[in-house]
Amino acid sequence: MKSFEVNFDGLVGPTHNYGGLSFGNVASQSNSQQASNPREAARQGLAKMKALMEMGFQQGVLAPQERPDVAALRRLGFGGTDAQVIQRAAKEAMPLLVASCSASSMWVANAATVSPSADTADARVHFTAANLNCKYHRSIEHPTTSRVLGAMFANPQHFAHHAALPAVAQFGDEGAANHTRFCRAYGEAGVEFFVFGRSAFDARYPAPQKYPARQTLEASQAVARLHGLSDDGVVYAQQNPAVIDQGVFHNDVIAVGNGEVLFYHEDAFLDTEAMLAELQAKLTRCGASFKAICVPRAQVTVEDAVRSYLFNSQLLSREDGSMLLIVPEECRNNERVWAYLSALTGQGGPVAEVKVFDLKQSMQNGGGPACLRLRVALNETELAAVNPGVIMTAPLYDTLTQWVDKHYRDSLSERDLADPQLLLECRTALDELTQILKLGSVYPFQLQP
Ligand SMILES: NCCC[C@H](NC(=O)CCC(=O)O)C(=O)O
Repeated sequence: MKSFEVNFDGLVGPTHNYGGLSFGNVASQSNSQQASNPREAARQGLAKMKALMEMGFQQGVLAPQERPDVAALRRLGFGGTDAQVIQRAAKEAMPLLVASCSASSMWVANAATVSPSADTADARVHFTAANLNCKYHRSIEHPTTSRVLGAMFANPQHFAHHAALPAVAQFGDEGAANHTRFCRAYGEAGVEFFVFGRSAFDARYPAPQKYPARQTLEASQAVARLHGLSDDGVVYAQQNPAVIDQGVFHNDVIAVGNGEVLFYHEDAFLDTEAMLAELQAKLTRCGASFKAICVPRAQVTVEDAVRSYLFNSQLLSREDGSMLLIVPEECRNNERVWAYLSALTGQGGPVAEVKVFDLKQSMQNGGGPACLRLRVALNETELAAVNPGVIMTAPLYDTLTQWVDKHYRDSLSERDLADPQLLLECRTALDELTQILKLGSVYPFQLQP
């Protein structure tokens, strides 16, 4: 049976803004307080989806969330009408209003961890929504994420959904951004590679000193258990704490993998040799080979990687077996990174071509091409069971572009977030979106009696 990797991209929400909310994420911190352009952000994301679709890749779309999250503000004690909740929060606790307005659900690589049916004990595709417990503004995403994923992958014969892990730092889980799957073909059993930043219960593992390690070993292990993965089908690796302290807040800022290839920076991991040997051995057992492409620090520094998002790229398999790397514009603007990439494609290795996309609006909050997509490997039967409303087509692209142009503002700064009109705009837009994508009722405002 044919199998595919389907990239579901997060559609940027109408409240996209630069809140400076993510300590440890250099771009988020340094662009704080700048005015954003939600319309342009959404259009940049849609342009990438359309381009991939036109190149023949399977492409889907994942809906944004209701923001400001008035229900979250009510849980923090702000009362009255929706408008009063927002105005009180703006007056008494602006950082909480900003957090409740974040469009951070666009980075769907953090929405969930997904294991394809070829790897799981019950031969279903498993999803665990990420608790994103390290940052308040992201910790409020998972209930809606679960409803949206449930509406996209509804058939219980093929899809199993797990609730987010317990909402404590010891089980901090950031989803697919710290998870990579290697395989010979998407429909065959592969090896799932979980990268963690620290251990919550075992003091022998080192931890970063300056910035938080968002993913714990224990969270990754829990996800592997929930998904019914075999020991032979899993490899755990620790991120180098020194790179977390340089702004590598997720592993997908310093490594990307696909098929039989791992593309990574020399400083990305601890115990790299042992980890590579384990991946090699386990992949051999599945009948796959393994190729590691190490980018030496002498050519590209960790700082270059963090600034350019070289590794936050999409490594895609083409029909002819070669691979395409989708990188953000920032890679072309960095001399060392661009020189490396130019040489890489000329070497006759697996990466045959590099394509550049302008994703500046998302990049300024630390989200590159890889952050914007959730990969789901599906066979033909499973793909046919996905809600067809979320599969990208030329008409859907046109409809979504018109929808964005109709509902989104082209400038948003902090004081705009206090405008209760923004909530109404957002709800009107999302109500229409759930009809376009055929999701049913998934947002808090649609669920209220
Ligand atoms: N995978 C990329 C995630 C980027 C995301 N940025 C943010 O939430 C920034 C939001 C702000 O600062 O407005 C994060 O750090 O989790």
